[in-house]
Amino acid sequence: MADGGCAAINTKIEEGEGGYILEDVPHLTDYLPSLLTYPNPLQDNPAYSVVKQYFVDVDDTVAQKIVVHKNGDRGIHFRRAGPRQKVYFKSDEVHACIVTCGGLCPGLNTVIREIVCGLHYMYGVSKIIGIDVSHGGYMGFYSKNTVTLTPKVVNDIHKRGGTVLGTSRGGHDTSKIVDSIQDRGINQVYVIGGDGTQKGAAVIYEEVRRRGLKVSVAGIPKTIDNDIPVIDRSFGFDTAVEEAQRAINAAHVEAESTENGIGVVKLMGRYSGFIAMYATLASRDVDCCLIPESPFFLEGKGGLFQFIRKRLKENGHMVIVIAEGAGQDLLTESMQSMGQQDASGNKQLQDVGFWISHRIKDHFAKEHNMAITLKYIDPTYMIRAIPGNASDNVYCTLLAQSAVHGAMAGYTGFTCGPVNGRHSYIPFNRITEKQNKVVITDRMWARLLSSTNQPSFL
Ligand SMILES: Nc1ncnc2c1ncn2[C@@H]1O[C@H](COP(=O)(O)OP(=O)(O)OP(=O)(O)O)[C@@H](O)[C@H]1O
Ligand SMILES: O=P(O)(O)OC[C@H]1O[C@](O)(CO)[C@@H](O)[C@@H]1O
Ligand SMILES: [Mg+2]
Repeated sequence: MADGGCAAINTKIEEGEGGYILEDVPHLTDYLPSLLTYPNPLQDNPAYSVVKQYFVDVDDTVAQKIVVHKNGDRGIHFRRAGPRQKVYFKSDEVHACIVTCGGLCPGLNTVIREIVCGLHYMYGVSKIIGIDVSHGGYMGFYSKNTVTLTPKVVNDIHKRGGTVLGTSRGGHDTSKIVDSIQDRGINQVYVIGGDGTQKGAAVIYEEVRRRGLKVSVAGIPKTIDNDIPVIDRSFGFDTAVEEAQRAINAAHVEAESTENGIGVVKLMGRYSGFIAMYATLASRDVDCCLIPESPFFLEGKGGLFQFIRKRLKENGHMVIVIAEGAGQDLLTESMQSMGQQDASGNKQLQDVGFWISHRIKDHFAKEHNMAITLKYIDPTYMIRAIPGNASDNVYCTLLAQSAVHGAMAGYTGFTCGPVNGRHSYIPFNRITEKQNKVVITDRMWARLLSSTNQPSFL
């Protein structure tokens, strides 16, 4: 598993005027100092010849803090993503592989497609393989088959949900994976996955460096949960929030069509409640949004049951959106806690949607002066097993091209992603050090509370 060692190898700090700090990413020449460089083939590419300043300046960096004070420190910056004047791989030298890990996410196939097309059309690379379909994910590295990826093969995969390469959880065996990379002569590894996957990519990078291999390891952050820090948001999140509207709308129609109707919708979000929060804000038909970051309770003064009674009296119906990771502490009190984990070590959740629906029905069944009608909708996998929407598809294209430009320029040990809208290369340790969570003392959560008028349960 990734450990402090990752941070040690990964840390390249440069300081400048006014409290400027560059958290740089590793480069192949950090441990292979005499690598040759080649002119970037993009300079002869007609599509890009029109662009005046196409190559990113080597000193371009992106500020993590954009709300600043006149005399305040400039703070942390990351290396800006994009094509460099010089590359460290000749086109026919590149042997790239792509692997997808963890849960499905809208736009996964778009990232695959755009890595293949970017390598092929921008850099003239023709040797690209996908890590094994039958054993997707990290396990695929040490199974036998791989799939050859060409622009023709991937042409329309962005219109399909899921991943054409398959995915998996668990099975990360660093030395077996790097053996496979070495044996196959792979020298660029594109790892598409969430927080767990990026931890896996970090230890692969460390082992590659330890062996002194000329292999660029590039991470592309992926998860519908948006639980990855530093980047503005994870791809697929926008599509998931948009798709969740259908379930919330159905719950609202069911609820408003009967007296004391309650619609309950459970959305994904194992540790972070971003999908539930943004879907609630987008819908405006939700009366209560429950997320893992904001504890709540059912009984007594200020509890959920009291709020439901009040809302039904005022409005005759209501909608509750609950993230699947919310209320798990309450379940473990009342149900046999499974306490199990999935193959990657993520906690296995109990079905909080079913539990809370049962508890609400049970509570009001005993209250003879208020009969309710509750409909429970669980769209869980429907919001992620779909293609990316237009916005996510464009975002996936930029992510994929950032990764390709970075690897070709010899950067390694990085996750690419937008920081304040500018694509950057972020050291693995900054991505893996914590999970992005909803901050319930932030103004965005206050906006939610004021839109639902739910109790803060604090
Ligand atoms: N600390 C770690 N070190 C090495 N490999 C890891 C680590 N954590 C997770 N992995 C591997 O990364 C892969 C994906 O991890 P996981 O199943 O947690 O999904 P994820 O990447 O977090 O994506 P999502 O959150 O969208 O499901 C798995 O194969 C898992 O074994
Ligand atoms: O794909 P699995 O193993 O069913 O896990 C589902 C989990 O994956 C995610 O979709 C992404 O981490 C979570 O929102 C959800 O809890
Ligand atoms: Mg994860």
